[in-house]
Amino acid sequence: MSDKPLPPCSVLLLSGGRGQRLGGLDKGLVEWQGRPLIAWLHERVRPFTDDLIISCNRNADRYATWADQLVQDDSPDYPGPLAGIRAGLAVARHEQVLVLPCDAPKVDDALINDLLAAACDHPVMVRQGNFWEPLFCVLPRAVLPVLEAGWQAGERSPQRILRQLNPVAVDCSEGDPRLANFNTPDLLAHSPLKD
Ligand SMILES: Nc1nc2c(ncn2[C@@H]2O[C@H](COP(=O)(O)OP(=O)(O)OP(=O)(O)O)[C@@H](O)[C@H]2O)c(=O)[nH]1
Repeated sequence: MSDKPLPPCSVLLLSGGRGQRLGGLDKGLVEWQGRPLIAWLHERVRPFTDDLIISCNRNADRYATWADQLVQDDSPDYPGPLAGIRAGLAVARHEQVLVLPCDAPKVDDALINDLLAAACDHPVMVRQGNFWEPLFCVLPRAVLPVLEAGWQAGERSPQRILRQLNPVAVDCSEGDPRLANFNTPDLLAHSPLKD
């Protein structure tokens, strides 16, 4: 971990998914270890930001407890995470925006530090081996016009569009438990608090 002061940042938690693997439940509100997933993420990122944005698709009133700002998809048809990223960047109060999925409660301070310490005028993204993880990233707000142009042209993949912007990698080992997504009933029921 570097001693360099971290830049002020907004944090965008993506919680607007369809939750098909959970039988259609609103994933951020599903409990793991006795608390909603979004509550775990809130606790993790709160010390890093005074601008916590949650991107949701339904149940906005329930998410309000954990957010400084809420953004809702402009369509109820689950347009995908890139929709949430666009909406979040558009309201972010800081130049750098840490983006995380709502179902990764094992993200830790060290990983957040590494991502924010690398913040620059390119996206910073976690990479596992050759695989980039577009939903664990720090985005400068200035990439919004590129995302908008891509969206208007029909692009829906955050990974494809962010890869075009010469991202900086934060390398993690394959299977790094901090990146685990708890997106099935089995994982939620059987993943322990400590690995
Ligand atoms: N705002 C927004 N976020 C989304 C949308 N779809 C997925 N996400 C978020 O993107 C992240 C990755 O989503 P996935 O796990 O691929 O999809 P999911 O809909 O949550 O779950 P499955 O339906 O089981 O695949 C999660 O944090 C989701 O909440 C969407 O349509 N809008």
